[in-house]
Amino acid sequence: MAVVYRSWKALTQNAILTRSVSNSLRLYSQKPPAPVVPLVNVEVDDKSGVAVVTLNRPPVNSLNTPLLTELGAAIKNLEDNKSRGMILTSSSDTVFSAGLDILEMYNTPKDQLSAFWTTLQSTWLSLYRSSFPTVAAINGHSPAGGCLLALSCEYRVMVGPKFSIGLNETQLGIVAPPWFVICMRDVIGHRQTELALTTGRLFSAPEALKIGLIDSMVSNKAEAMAEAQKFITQFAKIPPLARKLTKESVRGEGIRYMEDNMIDDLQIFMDLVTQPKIQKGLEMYLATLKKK
Ligand SMILES: CCCCCCCC/C=C\C=C\CC(=O)SCCNC(=O)CCNC(=O)[C@H](O)C(C)(C)COP(=O)(O)OP(=O)(O)OC[C@H]1O[C@@H](n2cnc3c(N)ncnc32)[C@H](O)[C@@H]1OP(=O)(O)O
Repeated sequence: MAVVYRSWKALTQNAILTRSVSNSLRLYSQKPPAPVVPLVNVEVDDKSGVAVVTLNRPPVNSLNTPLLTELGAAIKNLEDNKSRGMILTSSSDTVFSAGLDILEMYNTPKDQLSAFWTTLQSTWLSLYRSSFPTVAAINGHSPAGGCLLALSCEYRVMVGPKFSIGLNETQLGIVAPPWFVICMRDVIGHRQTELALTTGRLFSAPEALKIGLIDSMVSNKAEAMAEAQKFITQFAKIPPLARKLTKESVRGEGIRYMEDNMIDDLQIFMDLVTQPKIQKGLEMYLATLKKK
């Protein structure tokens, strides 16, 4: 028995030695690890105290769980530091955000699907009810979840005329949840929301301006940033607590909807998205995106 033990021990020690030598050799031959690039960049202007939060997930800033988690953390950080305001924009020249990452909803294990949706819910709520002023500087296309992010800000400046924005869910065979609808309705009104959502219409920037989906159209990102700063500056003289409580009052329906219905909303999402018919639809939509 002792012999067996000794030889087993020798064998394992030998294996450990071999492994550590080969690991070291592998380390020498490996490239240095790629730097971790944040999916969301936050830069706070020293003078104005305004934070520029830039979505940075090439190519199209599709919203997956890690990006939504980073965005939620960034908003919490600004909240904790009593931010003067936030401008939400994109590092891409052509896409603000392509909306929810369809790969997070297609063929996804249930626990991941659930984590994805709850992260979206909580990040959305923290953006929608943030105490500081928020502006979306929409410097590219902004369909579906991208439009939701923009709608959740207090003011929208969009680079035009060639980019589009809207809630196009029905075109994909999915349904915009009630809180998406509330956001849209509060910005463009009941009638326009019904027309826009039932058809899944994407609006060009001039069309969006006409129905009030965006507040202003500019011709480049620099102009968008300047106008966003200007919007936030007007709050310098408004007492922050009065501003925050007023915003919460105006946005009360959306806030209460989410607070009271988080679990039901998750259940409805899970039931809908896991249906074979919806999965097939998402698969076909992904294929058309890839074929372009
Ligand atoms: C009654 C209550 C019911 C409640 C039920 C709740 C159910 C709700 C469920 C879901 C809600 C979802 C909302 C969404 O946000 S769904 C996402 C919708 N998004 C879109 O339709 C936009 C799709 N993308 C585009 O139209 C274009 O990509 C565009 C943004 C215009 C940019 O165009 P372009 O610059 O030409 O880039 P490409 O199209 O070539 O795309 C580059 C690569 O990125 C991939 N891609 C694009 N969009 C997405 C996406 N949203 N998710 C994942 N991947 C995406 C694309 O396939 C290309 O990939 P590759 O390079 O590999 O070919």
